[in-house]
Order: sequence, then structure tokens, then C-alpha cells
Amino acid sequence: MKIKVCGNTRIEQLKELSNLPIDYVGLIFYPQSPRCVVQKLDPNDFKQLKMPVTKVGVFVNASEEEIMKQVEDFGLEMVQLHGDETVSFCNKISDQLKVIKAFRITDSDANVDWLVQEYHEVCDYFLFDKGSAGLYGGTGKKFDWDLLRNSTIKKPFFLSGGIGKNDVAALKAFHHPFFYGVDVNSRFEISPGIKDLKLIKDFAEELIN
Ligand SMILES: O=C(O)c1ccccc1N[C@@H]1O[C@H](COP(=O)(O)O)[C@@H](O)[C@H]1O
Repeated sequence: MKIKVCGNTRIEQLKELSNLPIDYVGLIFYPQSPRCVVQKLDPNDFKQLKMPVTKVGVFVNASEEEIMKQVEDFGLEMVQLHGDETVSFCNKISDQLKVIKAFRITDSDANVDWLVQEYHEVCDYFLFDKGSAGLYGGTGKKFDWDLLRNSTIKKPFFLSGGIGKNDVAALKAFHHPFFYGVDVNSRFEISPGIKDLKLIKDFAEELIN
């Protein structure tokens, strides 16, 4: 199972994350997020950081120009589109680099297949997060994973939304042919953007062993 650690803002912490058994690190470029990395992290420091993990930028309804500028400045290898991006917008971005399309699931989303069906051809991964009024992500809350169990999704996907240290057993018990990884964020923080590295290490080791 792949592990993505999102919402990083400190170069020292990113260096330390390189030594943990994780696969992706995420930086958030959404100005309204308390984890927004702009002006907190020097783009060059991050770009020059050699890491054995994939560097992901998280955007919410940003323009193509804005995304590609940050991709260049920060040396991002992949983007996570976490807003209301259309199929054609995802297609345009995925012509240039790998895309994770995030879907925010609410209790009324009984048919997840319907929600994602048009996006299968225009991204590389799906990510499922909890939908919450007025917030695009980082809610610290879970959605009902049962909504995915019988879905016919055919794209590798990340589970996300409120995943914390006590969820290892539930994650190991969750099965779907395209379940690819987990994305963790606010449940592993000391404060927004400042990660608890010991908590992440213990979680990652328990999850992969
Ligand atoms: O973390 C944020 O502030 C954020 C803001 C806007 C879009 C996405 C954001 N984070 C993403 O939210 C999910 C779940 O986070 P949590 O575990 O519930 O805190 C995760 O995919 C982050 O990439």
C-alpha cells in the first residue's frame, strides 16, 4: 500500500520524511488553506531536494498557468486536483504531467461510479476525500468507505480524509482491486503544516508490515 503525506511546509521535515517508508509528499497551493506552502517554503530549496519519493502539488480550481508555474518553480512531479476541475481541464493538465483527481464524497453520494466515470481517461489516479460544506480538504473527517467497496472503479485510488494512527487495522481490512494507497494529513500534525514525524513513522511502519 502506497503512502502519501500531505500538507508539508518545512524543508527540515521534508528532509526527514525522505528517510521514512513513504512514497509521496504533498505541498498545498490553495491560498485559503492553513497549510498553503506559498511563502513558507523556498521553491528552490524544495526543487533541489533529492528525495526517493514523488513530489505532489495540491491545487483547488487553479488556472493552468498557475499550476504550471508552481510545477516549474517547485519541481513538482505530479499534481492533485482537489477542486471542481472539469474533465477537459484534467485532460489538459494530464497531457503535461501525472494527475491525481480528488473527489469529495458526501453522504448523498450513493453512486461513486457515476461521479467518477467521465474522469477515467483524463487522470492517472483517483483520490477520495470527505466532502464538507465550505471546505475543499483537510477536514480531518472520514467518509463512509463502504460507498467504494462495491464500486466498479478501474483507476488506482487513494483513500483520504481524516485518516489517523488508529486506522491501520481498518485500512488493512479494506479491499478493492484498485485500492492503491492512503493520503494522510491533518491527523498527523502538531499544528497546521507542521507534521508529527514520529507519529508518521510509527503509522507507516505498522501499515506496511
Ligand atoms: O489540507 C488542506 O488544508 C487542504 C485544503 C484544500 C484542499 C486539500 C487539502 N488537503 C487534502 O485533504 C485531504 C484530507 O486531509 P485530512 O486527512 O482530512 O486532513 C488530503 O488528501 C489532503 O491532500
